[in-house]
Amino acid sequence: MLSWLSRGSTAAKAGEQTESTAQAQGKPSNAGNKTPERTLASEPLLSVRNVERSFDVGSQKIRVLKGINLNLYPSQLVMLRGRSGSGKTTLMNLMGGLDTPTQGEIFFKDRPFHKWDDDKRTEVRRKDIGFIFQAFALMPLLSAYENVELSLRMANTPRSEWKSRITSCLDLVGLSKRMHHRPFELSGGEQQRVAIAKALAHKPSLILADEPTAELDSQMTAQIMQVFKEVVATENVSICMTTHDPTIMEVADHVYEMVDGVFIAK
Ligand SMILES: Nc1ncnc2c1ncn2[C@@H]1O[C@H](COP(=O)(O)OP(=O)(O)OP(=O)(O)O)[C@@H](O)[C@H]1O
Repeated sequence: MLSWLSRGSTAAKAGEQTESTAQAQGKPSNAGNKTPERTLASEPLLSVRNVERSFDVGSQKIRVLKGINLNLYPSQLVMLRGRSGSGKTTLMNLMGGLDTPTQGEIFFKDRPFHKWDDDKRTEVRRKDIGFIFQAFALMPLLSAYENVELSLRMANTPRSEWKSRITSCLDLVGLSKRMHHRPFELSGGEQQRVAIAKALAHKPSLILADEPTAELDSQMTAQIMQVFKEVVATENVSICMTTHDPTIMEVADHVYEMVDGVFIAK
């Protein structure tokens, strides 16, 4: 398991990095890493720079994020770990363009989310980001197949591509035999696998998963983490997930430990 301080890092230019600065930025290391095909020169998919987020509550200002720096690279599985209230969901909302920072910059594929209005961010979200939630968020009356189809409709994927894409996504998560089941006919782990297929179907570059294993027992959690590993290895997508669970950390390429709105070294 790797976990380290990334505070104060800024996105350095490709090709100008040492191994240690790369590590400090959450960049895949070539030394003993799990994906040796990655190079140190790859550009970040998502770059969070000196980000702060405060909320006004009554007459008070609550500082939730206090200077976050994070680089997420293509085909990485990254975890945000921290106690309840430390700011993980607030950060994920910013990374997914659901919210904007009070200060700092967020670039997704070089697009400045911190400057863009909600319409522009929504457009990017629909096409290039997938979301997975703790409580699965499936439509209860639709089958697994139809739930996955929904995300292709939302992304305006041509109808002619639907069938093969839905089938291959459900196959990837091990549910080809359950594709006509509705959520209530599936276990919690199976429902979450449908949610993964749904998040993946429109071929996003980034999947954000907020506590995707929180409702699952240890066996189902292990299955989900195995699916995440496969997805990252085969689908050209990065996954950033939040978790409280210390038992799944070794699966991650990088773990950020968050305490009270900052990343700390562990
Ligand atoms: N819209 C908001 N208005 C005011 N305070 C907020 C808002 N959103 C989040 N907060 C506060 O920010 C802090 C961090 O919340 P956040 O949900 O990001 O934590 P978390 O680490 O994801 O927690 P958990 O693990 O319980 O989901 C909390 O104290 C929360 O009350």
